[in-house]
Amino acid sequence: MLKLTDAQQQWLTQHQQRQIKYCFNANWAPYDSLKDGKPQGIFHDYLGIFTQRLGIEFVPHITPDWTAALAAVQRGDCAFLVGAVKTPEREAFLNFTSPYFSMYNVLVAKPDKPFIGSLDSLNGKSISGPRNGAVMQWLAKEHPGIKQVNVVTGDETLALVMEDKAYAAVSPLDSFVADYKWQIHNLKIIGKLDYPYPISVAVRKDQPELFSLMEVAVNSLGEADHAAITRKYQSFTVVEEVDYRKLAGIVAVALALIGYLYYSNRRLSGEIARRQRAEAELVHLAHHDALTGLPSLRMGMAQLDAALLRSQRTRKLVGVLFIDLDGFKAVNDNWGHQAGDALLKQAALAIQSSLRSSDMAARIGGDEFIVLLEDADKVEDMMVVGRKIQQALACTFSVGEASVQVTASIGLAVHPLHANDAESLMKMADQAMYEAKRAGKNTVQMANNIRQEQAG
Ligand SMILES: Nc1nc2c(ncn2[C@@H]2O[C@H](COP(=O)(O)OP(=O)(O)OP(=O)(O)O)[C@@H](O)[C@H]2O)c(=O)[nH]1
Repeated sequence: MLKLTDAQQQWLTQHQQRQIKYCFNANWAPYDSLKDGKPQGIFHDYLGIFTQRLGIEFVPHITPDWTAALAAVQRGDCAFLVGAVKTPEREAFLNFTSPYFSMYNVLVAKPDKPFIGSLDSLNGKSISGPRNGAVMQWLAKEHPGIKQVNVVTGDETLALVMEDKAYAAVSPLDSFVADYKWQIHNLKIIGKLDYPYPISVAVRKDQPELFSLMEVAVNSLGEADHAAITRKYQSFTVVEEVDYRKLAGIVAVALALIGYLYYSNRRLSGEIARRQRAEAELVHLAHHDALTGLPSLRMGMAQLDAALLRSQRTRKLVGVLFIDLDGFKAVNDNWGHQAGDALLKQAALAIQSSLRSSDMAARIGGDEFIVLLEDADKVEDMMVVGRKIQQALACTFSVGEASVQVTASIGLAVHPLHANDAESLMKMADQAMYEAKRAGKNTVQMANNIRQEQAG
């Protein structure tokens, strides 16, 4: 129950039967959008919570874009906006509740564009983004050297980048992840905007009672409310390594819990915590190798991208060790696939035990692993890690009844010596690993000192 003052309670009682309008931007997925003519999205889900807690019926006044939504609330076509950022201009006619949601904006461009360390490197270039968007106003103020092409919808922003009429586009991270179209066109994230984008409910100044109730409703939001909405819109892809039987088991358990919740709200909070754990396990499975528990190739590549982005700022080396076991096939052939699996698990542990906490190992398939090194000052230090892993793997492993021995061939490629982007760096490390195999296996080989881009 919400704690309300007598005045708020009285206002609520008077307005409970009336319909209060909010202005809704139909083209801002995943925050606001229409499905079969009905509002949906992250902000709409928050409004659902406010509706339930306040007991007021809110009706959408649908507008085609953000500029129109802003103009409509200013005109008085509606009483409030569910999600808006506080700016001095808007404060002339709107009151803003405490922020309840943070949006992160990224810059998105064609794949041939380099990652940027500082926004200053975009001076003189054109960036497309939402007209009347608070983020564009911030950009104009903080980075006046960047040219702006302001458009109305996310689709138009995308089209400008695709047609080379803008160098990059500003996009909320959630939209980039949710919007399939970005991926069709193979755009990539080249940087982020360090602009805190705190979202509040914005209520017209002539509705002070409604504003004070919205503030109470916003303050009533708890961890579980945010987590339920974030989870609903969190996008992840199930990778090949997922153990489907386990996955089906988890889904069945989650469904059973949902049924239980339906019939027993007395133990509501305990059940929500259990569901969260099941969901977290699903997300974990999607990003990790089911056999060894190590991060998957997909996760490894994402971490490598992030490390390369960081290194633009820190100027530190980023190394990739590409590890392939020698003679692994013979273990499968002589002792069976299960013995092979047991060996892979122990090999993963041996690799991990050779690393510092800042390094990351991933299994990328079969008997191949990569290790990401970010904390070394010299290439020689990375070679030392490679040799340490080589030694850790060159021991006798017990797999079931058998004792087996393998060795490892390891390739090392280092940014910025050998390549600048994640894919080329992986390719160089892979090639170096093959060199190690050719040289007789059980050795660590550094990539040739020729950059991948130049080598073609
Ligand atoms: N047990 C098990 N085997 C796998 C798995 N994934 C791939 N393999 C097998 O691993 C073997 C890898 O082949 P290779 O790397 O060519 O074998 P290798 O004997 O290590 O050869 P070199 O690398 O040239 O030394 C293949 O026989 C695959 O069938 C797995 O998850 N479990």
